[in-house]
Parts: sequence; C-alpha cells; structure tokens
Amino acid sequence: MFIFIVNPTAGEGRAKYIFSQIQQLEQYRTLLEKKVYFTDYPTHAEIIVREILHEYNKKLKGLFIVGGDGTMHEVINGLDNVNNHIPISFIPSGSGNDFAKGINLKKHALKVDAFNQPIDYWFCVYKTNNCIRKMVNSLGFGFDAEITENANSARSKKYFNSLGIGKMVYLASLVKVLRTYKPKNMQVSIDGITRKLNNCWMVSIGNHPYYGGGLKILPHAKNNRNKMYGIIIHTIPKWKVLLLFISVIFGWHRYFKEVELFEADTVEVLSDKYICYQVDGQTDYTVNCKIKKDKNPISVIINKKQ
Ligand SMILES: Nc1ncnc2c1ncn2[C@@H]1O[C@H](COP(=O)(O)OP(=O)(O)OP(=O)(O)O)[C@@H](O)[C@H]1O
Repeated sequence: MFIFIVNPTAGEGRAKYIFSQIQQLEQYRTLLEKKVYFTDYPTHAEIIVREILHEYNKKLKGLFIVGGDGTMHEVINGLDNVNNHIPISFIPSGSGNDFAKGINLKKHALKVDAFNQPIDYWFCVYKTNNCIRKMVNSLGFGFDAEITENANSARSKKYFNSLGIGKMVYLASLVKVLRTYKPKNMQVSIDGITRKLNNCWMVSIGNHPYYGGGLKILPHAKNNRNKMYGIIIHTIPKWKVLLLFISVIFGWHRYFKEVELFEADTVEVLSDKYICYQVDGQTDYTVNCKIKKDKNPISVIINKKQ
C-alpha cells in the first residue's frame, strides 16, 4: 500500500494544487494500491502516520508527503524506530521547503525504481518542555525563531505565496523583528563544554545547511550519522545584522567576528527566561532544550536522474 498525506493548507493552498496536478500523472494513476489522506488540523499528519502503521504494517510500501517542512516534521514524529525504513517521497509544496533543498531534491519521485532510490537521512532528537521529539531540518533559539513566529502569522504570507515567492515572507519578517528584537542571555553547552552568552542573537542547529526558505546559513553542515551543525551569533550591533543576513547569500557571514560555526554530538541550551524557539518552521517557548543526533535514519527517495 502506498499512502499519500496531503496538507491542503501548506504553501497557503499550493499543496492542494500540486496534488491535483499529481493526480493527472500516469505514474499516479497506475499506482494500484494507494490511499490519500488530507490533514484536517495541526498535528494530524503525525496521527495519520501512527494509524496507518497500525493498519497496514508490513503492507506499507511507501509514504508520499505533499506539504512543507512542518508536515514533514509531523510525519517523522509519527514514525517509530521500527518503521523508519519505509521509503518517504517528499513533494515540496510549502512556503520555505528547506528539507527539499537539504536533500538536494530537484524532482520529486512518484515510484521506487532504479532511478528513484531511497537514501538514509539522519535527523536529531530534542527534549524540551518534557517532550522528546524529532527534528528534520533545524532548531533555533532567539532571533530566527522570532522571525519564524512573525512570518507564520504574517498576513503577507498569503500574498507572497500567491506570487510564488513564499520565501519572501521570511525577509519581510526579518526586517520587522530586527526593529524590536532584544538579544538574550543564554547558556549553551556544546559536547559538555558550557558557555554563558550574554547579548546573544541566536543559536541554531541543523541537519543540513539550509534555513528560512533556502538560506545557506550552515555552510559547513552535511547530513550524517554523528554530527549536527550549528551557528551562534552574539554581541553584534543591530545595523550589522541586516548586513550579516544579506552576506549569507554569498556565504560571507562566516567571516563576521560575531559569528561562530560549530559541529557537535550534543547541544544543550538554557535560559533563565522563556525564549522563543523554532523547529522545522514551527515555534514555541522554552527555558531548556537538549539535542542529540538519532542513530536510526529515515529513508528518503531522491530522483537519481536529476
Ligand atoms: N487542515 C489544516 N489546517 C490548518 N493547519 C494545518 C492543517 N493541516 C496541517 N496543518 C499545519 O500546517 C502547518 C504548516 O504546514 P507546512 O509547514 O507543511 O507548510 P508551510 O508552512 O506552508 O511550509 P514551510 O514550513 O515549508 O515553510 C503544519 O505545522 C501543520 O501542523
């Protein structure tokens, strides 16, 4: 059985449109054993995955995900370690689609064959607010999280998505949040070595280089079994922040003295006040978060012809 999970709200309705296009394809029509689920509310994709694992178990041959990074986040959180190997084909239809960039997906795959082979994709697990969850792309504390929070509620998101430039919402939110953002005091432990960071703008960790709709903010990141990759930006004047984010386009941000890139096995972030964090484009608040790499990869189909 092949299962399609479609988030009709992803990309402000783009996923729904893309799925209607997929339904016209011969590859889709000739896929005999298939079932389609539309998500009705946030977290629904996670519940659907648990239900189909229970219902189809060994008969499950593949998952097709039509949505954005938030949908993918829910899907991998619905998988248990026993079923991580079920091939996932991601059909990017969100606003940012960083996961698709992270796996270098240029063309989605509607079947598993010689050209469309699953690869191992390594993610992280994080513990915060008494929950243990999996993260697909990135986890960030501070400035980037507040930008994401602003972007997710921005009325302009719909407008940018309708023009096919959904990523622009992050740029608009960056400029907006920059005006009011107050740097945080955080304590960061990287592989057990703890530092106090006063005046910290952001601490972010990723499984691949891309962030905020395709910005290559972690140029040193590679998806692998052991390491996660991170960036710390601290003690930087406000005027320089905009310059820094523009320089990300050229990969020059790594030369700013206020920027530190690192790699780690484990990371812990602590704060004496609740701070905003974003994970795979969704936001919440926390005072403590522990992150480590998970040793069980998921299987993601990429198109070898690309
Ligand atoms: N029917 C629904 N109504 C409202 N929200 C939904 C529904 N189904 C899923 N969601 C929520 O929509 C959120 C956003 O989806 P997703 O991240 O896939 O799209 P996006 O935000 O447009 O893309 P991206 O994260 O790539 O920028 C998810 O976190 C999910 O919980």
